[in-house]
Amino acid sequence: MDIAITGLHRSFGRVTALRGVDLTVRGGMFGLLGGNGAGKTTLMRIMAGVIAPGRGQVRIGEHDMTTRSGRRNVQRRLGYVPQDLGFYPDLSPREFLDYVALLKGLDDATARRRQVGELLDLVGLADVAGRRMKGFSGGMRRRVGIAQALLGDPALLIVDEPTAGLDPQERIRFRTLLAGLAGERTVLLSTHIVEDIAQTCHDTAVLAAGRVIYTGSVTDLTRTAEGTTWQMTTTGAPPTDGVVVSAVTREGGTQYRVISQARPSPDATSVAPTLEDGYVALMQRHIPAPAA
Ligand SMILES: Nc1ncnc2c1ncn2[C@@H]1O[C@H](COP(=O)(O)OP(=O)(O)OP(=O)(O)O)[C@@H](O)[C@H]1O
Repeated sequence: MDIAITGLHRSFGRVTALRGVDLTVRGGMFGLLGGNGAGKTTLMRIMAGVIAPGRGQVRIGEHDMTTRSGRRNVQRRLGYVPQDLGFYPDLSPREFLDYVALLKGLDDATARRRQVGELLDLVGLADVAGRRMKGFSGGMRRRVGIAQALLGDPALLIVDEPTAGLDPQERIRFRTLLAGLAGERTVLLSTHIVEDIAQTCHDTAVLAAGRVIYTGSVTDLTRTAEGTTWQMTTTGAPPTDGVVVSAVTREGGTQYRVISQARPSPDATSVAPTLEDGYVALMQRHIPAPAA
């Protein structure tokens, strides 16, 4: 399901969340990156049909999201995993999924049971399918969230900050699960965690202050920091030019990784950038550093 957005604005009272967003998404797994308050959740909620767009055009497949009927049609065809999915702690995942399936109009009890069973297997919750969700970990809850979103086999899956708060192993398992779902459907993943995008997405967009400041391949975003990523070790003061991405203290001093247009010190060496470096370089270009 392709997504085409042009000139999208959205405000909440005096707060402008989106200021003229243009974005095209075509199949596969697509990452949406941005800092706190950049507008990711607002954009995702508009795409999921939860809130209406303000000004601009939003088309999902053949549906026009500026109309109520367009939003309703898309809601039936997509799976949405919001940041905070409300749970019923006294229900088991099987009961919860059965309930959501009923809400989604899966009336045939046999087909519903079969689909719920298959999804519990897919997300790795079959062993705890009958246990109350009250004691579930963050990762288990998110698996339930994905399973409920996949009921009805949607062509578009929208997932908002799925790995926030998960431990590293669970995060890796979870993003691998998401990547596996992107075969025939479009999976839109919003996150602050650059590494999750680096490991799962071919294409990405970066939002800052309600605007898309980058859209294209992950590789090209990484290249944004080519020639401006430096490494240096010093026992003295930290580098003052550019942005320090990492600082690791060792026996011979502290090793800094720095994004800077100019070589931050005579003994700094130029190194190959990662996606995180590319993201920092992009942000540096668009959002000027605060005055010292
Ligand atoms: N319902 C709302 N009422 C008022 N302001 C809102 C509402 N929803 C979002 N905003 C504001 O719009 C801006 C964008 O918020 P949004 O939640 O879309 O950003 P985000 O990129 O998802 O941030 P985060 O990563 O912190 O979740 C923020 O300034 C936020 O306070």
